Amino acid sequence: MTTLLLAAHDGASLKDATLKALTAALAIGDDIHVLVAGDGVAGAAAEAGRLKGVSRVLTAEAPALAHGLAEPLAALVVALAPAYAAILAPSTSTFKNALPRAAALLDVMQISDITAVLAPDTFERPTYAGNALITVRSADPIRLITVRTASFRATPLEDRAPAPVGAVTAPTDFGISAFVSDAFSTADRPELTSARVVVSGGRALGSEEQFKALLLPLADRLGAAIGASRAAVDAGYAPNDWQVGQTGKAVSPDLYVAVGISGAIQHLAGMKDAKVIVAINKDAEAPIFQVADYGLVGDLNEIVPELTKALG
Ligand SMILES: Cc1cc2nc3c(=O)[nH]c(=O)nc-3n(C[C@H](O)[C@H](O)[C@H](O)COP(=O)(O)OP(=O)(O)OC[C@H]3O[C@@H](n4cnc5c(N)ncnc54)[C@H](O)[C@@H]3O)c2cc1C
Repeated sequence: MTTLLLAAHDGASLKDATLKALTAALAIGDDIHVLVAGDGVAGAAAEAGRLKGVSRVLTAEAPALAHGLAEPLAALVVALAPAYAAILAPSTSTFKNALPRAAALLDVMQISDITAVLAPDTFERPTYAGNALITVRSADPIRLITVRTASFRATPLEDRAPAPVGAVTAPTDFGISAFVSDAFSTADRPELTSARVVVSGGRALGSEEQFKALLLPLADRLGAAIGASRAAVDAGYAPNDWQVGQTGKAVSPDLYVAVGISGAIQHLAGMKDAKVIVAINKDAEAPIFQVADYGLVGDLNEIVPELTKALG
């Protein structure tokens, strides 16, 4: 039976998260419809038609869908659900908000944050803050799934005749939630969740000034995004949207440099899938060294400037 993939997009084009969730959808079945919901989605819908395995693109356009409000998006998913055995979406904040509501309305279970597809009805997902993996088999008639995109490679757009695009009826505005405003942080740096290199700082940086003074030059040399532990964020050394971990962002860069971070399981939950992990910590027993490929035991106030200098 056909799978429905919910697209993350900015109206003009698809987000990388969609191409990664597609890889999970293809592991379930090779007949895929894509739903592009929003207000002004022609560009993203045209791209969706060139995704591998996609036989149909559905567009739903309405002002109520413009900002991913959970109530109209969930209602849309519920209306479309009977035609599908599985509905997948990347684990973005929008879909993590909308899909469990749709699951509740359909009286099926929500399967969150899958990291592997073992069979069309069987999935692997992390639990206990990423400290264990569980295998979930669903007997529900419709499976609602969010995909941890850090665990899947992107399936690129194909150079092919695009799949047909057709509009579906958008839900009415329920009037129970309304978009007020959003604010984007602007930075010259790569975006944290898709960066190839991430330099992260912990509580040991000691102050916002020191965090910036030590980590920004190192990140500049490496072309890296900057991350932080929750302790560093809570202490005000780094902004909230830099937090990596269970209650922050999940990252899987080629290189992750952890500076003055102890390696609590809640932090590891967000970065242990990095290909190469470098840890700088003065405590040789710090748990971060259990996942590190390279460990530097010493004072970060000496090591980081030396490393930055050596990188020229
Ligand atoms: C429900 C829940 C959710 C959570 N979610 C997250 C999350 O998403 N992300 C997250 O990061 N945490 C999260 N936490 C918090 C987590 O448990 C840890 O408290 C936090 O990660 C610790 O941050 P840290 O490693 O920066 O600080 P610390 O644990 O205090 O570690 C500081 C490290 O710096 C080292 N150090 C000190 N001075 C120096 C120096 N001069 N040079 C080199 N090394 C030095 C120390 O040896 C130590 O290992 C969560 C906790 C809970 C309960």
